[in-house]
Order: sequence, then C-alpha cells, then structure tokens
Amino acid sequence: MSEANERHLQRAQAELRAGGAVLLRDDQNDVLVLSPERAAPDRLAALATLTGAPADLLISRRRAALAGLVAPIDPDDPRGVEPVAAPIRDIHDPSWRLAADPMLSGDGAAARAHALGRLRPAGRASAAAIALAKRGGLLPALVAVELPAGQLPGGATALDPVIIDARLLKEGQIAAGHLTRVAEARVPLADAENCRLIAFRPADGGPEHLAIVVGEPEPGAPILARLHSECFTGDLLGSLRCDCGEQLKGAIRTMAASGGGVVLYLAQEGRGIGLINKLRAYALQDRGLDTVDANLTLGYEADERDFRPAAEMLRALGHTRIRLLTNNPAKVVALGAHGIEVVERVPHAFPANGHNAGYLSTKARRAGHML
Ligand SMILES: Nc1nc2c(ncn2[C@@H]2O[C@H](COP(=O)(O)OP(=O)(O)OP(=O)(O)O)[C@@H](O)[C@H]2O)c(=O)[nH]1
Ligand SMILES: [Zn+2]
Repeated sequence: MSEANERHLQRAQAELRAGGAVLLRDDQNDVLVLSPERAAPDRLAALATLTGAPADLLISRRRAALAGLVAPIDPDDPRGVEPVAAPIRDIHDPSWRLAADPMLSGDGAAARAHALGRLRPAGRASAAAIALAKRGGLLPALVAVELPAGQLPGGATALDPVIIDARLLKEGQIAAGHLTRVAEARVPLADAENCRLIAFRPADGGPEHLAIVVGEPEPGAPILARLHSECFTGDLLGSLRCDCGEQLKGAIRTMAASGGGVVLYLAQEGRGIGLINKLRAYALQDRGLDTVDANLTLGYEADERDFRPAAEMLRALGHTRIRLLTNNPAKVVALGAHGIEVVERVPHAFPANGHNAGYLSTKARRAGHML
C-alpha cells in the first residue's frame, strides 16, 4: 500500500475513534458510518435521517445470533465473524443499543428483536467499515447508512466525513506496511545486562514494535527468538489471568543463559483486539465464556494478529533462521509463510497458577497450543 493510502487509513481510523464519520467508497455502493460507542446521539440521529431508509446496525453474525436476532450459530462456524446489517427502527429508542453493547447485557433479546428489522448480509463497503473499527480497537459494531456509489447527500456535509476507498481495507493490505528502524539503545535488564532495544515504526503511523536483543545473537545462525504480543496486564502488572509475564521474563532469562536471542515485543495487545476489548473479553470470561468465545462474542476473531511485522523485523536484524520459543503452532506457520525458517520449536510452557488453568487448557483445546 502506498504511503498516502496508509496515512489516509490512519486518518479514517482516528476519526471513527473520535466519534466522527467515515465514508467508505466502493463501486457497488458507499457506506457512511459512525461508532455508537463514540459518536454523540445527535450525530447518530443526523446519520439516521440522512436518507429515507433507516440506518443499519452493522455487527457480526455471531453477535446478531447472541442478541436473539437470528438462529444460534455454531462456535466454530466461520460465518460467525461475517458482518450483517440490521435496520434500526428508531434511532431514538435505545433498545437497539443492546445489540451494540460489549457485554450484550440484560435479557434484551425481545427488545432487540423489536428494535431491529430483518437482517441481511453486509455489502463490501460495510465489511470494510467493520475492518476499520477493528483496526481502531473499537467494538466491531457500527451505525451505517448505505448510499449510491459516488454520491453524498447534502445533509452529509454536516457530518464532515473522512472519505476513503473501501478497498484499502481488504485483508492483507492493512496489516504489515513496511517498518522503519527508528531508534536503538542499550538497556541493561535485571535478567540480561547485555541488552539492546531496537524500535521499528510502521509506515501507517500505527504503534511501534520493539526488538529486545539479548546478548550477541549471531546473524545467519539459527538464533533463539520469541514473538511476544504485548500484554499490559500480564507483562507489566503480573496478572495471573494469563501466562504472558512469565513467558516474557522466561524468554529473556533463557536467552541470557544461552548466549543470546531476540524477543520481538509486538504491539498486538489482546491478540490484536486492543486492551479495552481484552478487558471486555475478561468481563465476558467472568460470566463463564472461555477466551475464544469471549473474542467471538465481541465480534472479533479468536486471534486477530498478523505476524508479518515480526518476520520483517527478524529479516531487518539479519536473522532468517530461528529456534522459536513458543507453544503456538500458528506462529511457526505464519513465520514460515513470511520467509523465516523455524528450524526448531522450543517449548515455552510454565506451570499453571490458581487463576490461569482454564485459560491454558482453552489454548490447548481450542487454539491448538502444544501445552
Ligand atoms: N483477547 C484476549 N487476549 C488475551 C487473553 N489473555 C491474554 N491475551 C493476549 O494474548 C497475547 C498472548 O500472546 P503470546 O504469549 O504472544 O502468544 P500465544 O499465542 O499465547 O503463544 P505462545 O508463543 O505459546 O505464548 C497477548 O497479546 C495477551 O494480551 C484473553 O483472554 N483474551
Ligand atoms: Zn497476558
């Protein structure tokens, strides 16, 4: 993707996050959207009265099923993450918001069914809008109106939308972007005195990824490496809900004890759904869902990560053959697909504590982790 397009996407994402409107253009039809968790009620009302037709709530098919709008859908059915559109009968009647509530709280199925009309599959521009919301760490639930391609009704000018080409959000184009190595410093760690941090900045202006270079890993040799997705709760606070803190410190210690290695600290909090949504997923887990179903309920995939930036960083550091510390076979496959040879998978498991046994067994049972 060109730098101008990356910049444009970032602008659209920021606008949606700030409660503003985005118009996504496609050759079928355009769609004008607002995020109901961010946009002011008067803006939502202005959007809903823009054309003669009602505005739609765009949500995942699974969320629609959980909200009682369509028949239940099997947890492993891939159609669950497809976006659907449900007409909002009256934007001023807050019942429709129950289907856009992260927790799907209350016993609002009847109210939801009354507040929302007959569901239909979302078009391409709407699917792109949902991808934009996900990129921005928002709940994938949007209020939208469909417009004929290339037209913007007079009333829409007041909403002052950022206009983007929906095709920019096609999968594969959004993620990697090229990375620029921007800063480097020596940072002695308690567990690894000889340590350097190298920061990489994505072209789209997204958050930076870090390489934690422990010791002196030899370029060309199959070095020890770990892909570690950011976990504020586990890495920083020592949360017992997951195993991230131990895995991070454990990797650094293992590398320091064996001559060196590289931990890639990836800005992919919550397996790519962001911290806010991870906290929402935790709240759903406290109601009995497992980590996979919690993500799916929010309208996210079980794992939204793209490991291309990791492969790119390894290549930039001169390491194309690695021994990967992981229990996750998907990381081995993803690196292989992006030109990094994983010559060995090194198991990286830690004993369960009193809080994360269920989390770990779900990883093994539903995400194929070798635990
Ligand atoms: N959505 C979600 N993310 C979680 C949850 N618990 C931990 N995470 C995130 O999961 C990620 C953990 O990733 P990693 O440890 O890199 O990877 P992994 O897929 O578990 O694979 P390993 O290499 O075997 O550790 C971090 O971004 C955490 O924030 C959860 O319950 N829900
Ligand atoms: Zn964690």
